[in-house]
Amino acid sequence: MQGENILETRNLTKEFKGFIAVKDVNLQVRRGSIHALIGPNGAGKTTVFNLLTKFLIPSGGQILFNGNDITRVKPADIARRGLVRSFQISAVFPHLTCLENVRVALQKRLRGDSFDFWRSETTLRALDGQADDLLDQVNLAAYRDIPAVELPYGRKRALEIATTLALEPELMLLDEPMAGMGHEDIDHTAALIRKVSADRTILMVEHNLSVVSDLSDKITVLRRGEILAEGPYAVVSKDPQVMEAYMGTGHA
Ligand SMILES: Nc1ncnc2c1ncn2[C@@H]1O[C@H](COP(=O)(O)OP(=O)(O)OP(=O)(O)O)[C@@H](O)[C@H]1O
Repeated sequence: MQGENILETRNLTKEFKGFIAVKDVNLQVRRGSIHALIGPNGAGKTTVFNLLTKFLIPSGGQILFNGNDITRVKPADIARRGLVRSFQISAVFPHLTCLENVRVALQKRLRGDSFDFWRSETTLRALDGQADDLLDQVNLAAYRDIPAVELPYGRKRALEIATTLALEPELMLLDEPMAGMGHEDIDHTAALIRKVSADRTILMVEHNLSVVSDLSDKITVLRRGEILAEGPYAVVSKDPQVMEAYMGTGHA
């Protein structure tokens, strides 16, 4: 039976040479929700993401995904289990077209971690239908044959989301999806995140609090590596400790 929480951390801790960047973090991410991880600069958000995806080895604590302890699972196995992090723009190959980028991601899912560029044209063509569906989902059908490098900024982010969706994530980790975007791109990307959240769980680190308030079912606020507050936006935004943590950060 699948539990209510798709992801849990228990006393997750990361120490860098005596400096504790993440301390006893107990996260509970509810299946099907949009969950935001926020906090002032240096709060430990990126470190938590790096721990969840095994970029970093925890100094202590446990990570449970779908009830299974994945604390010692190798990074390459994490995506196969359904936990996929959407990287920032660099994950997209600039000189491949949108279709080719999504096709590479589909190949990655089918063939494991080894990118295998030397498949026959026939094998690759067989993935075109699926790739087109994914491009359609993120409203990139019209950009299908355009190299990624030529896409406007917001569309690149949509392509990145399509390549993540190709891996069929059950839990999608989004790393500052609105970083560097103007208003219009933010609106489109927020709508896209809401759309793709329909049949999966999303955990995102995001500095734009208006987006966070708009999209999130639950928010966890980190400060100096520890959970300061948790709950829906209406609750955490009124928390005096949260207000204090954000004072003077420009994100208030
Ligand atoms: N590899 C490392 N070695 C030493 N200290 C590190 C390392 N990675 C992160 N830290 C420290 O851990 C703390 C948390 O950093 P982290 O990047 O996780 O914060 P963040 O909440 O993501 O911040 P931001 O919003 O600025 O991205 C910071 O003080 C940072 O300097």
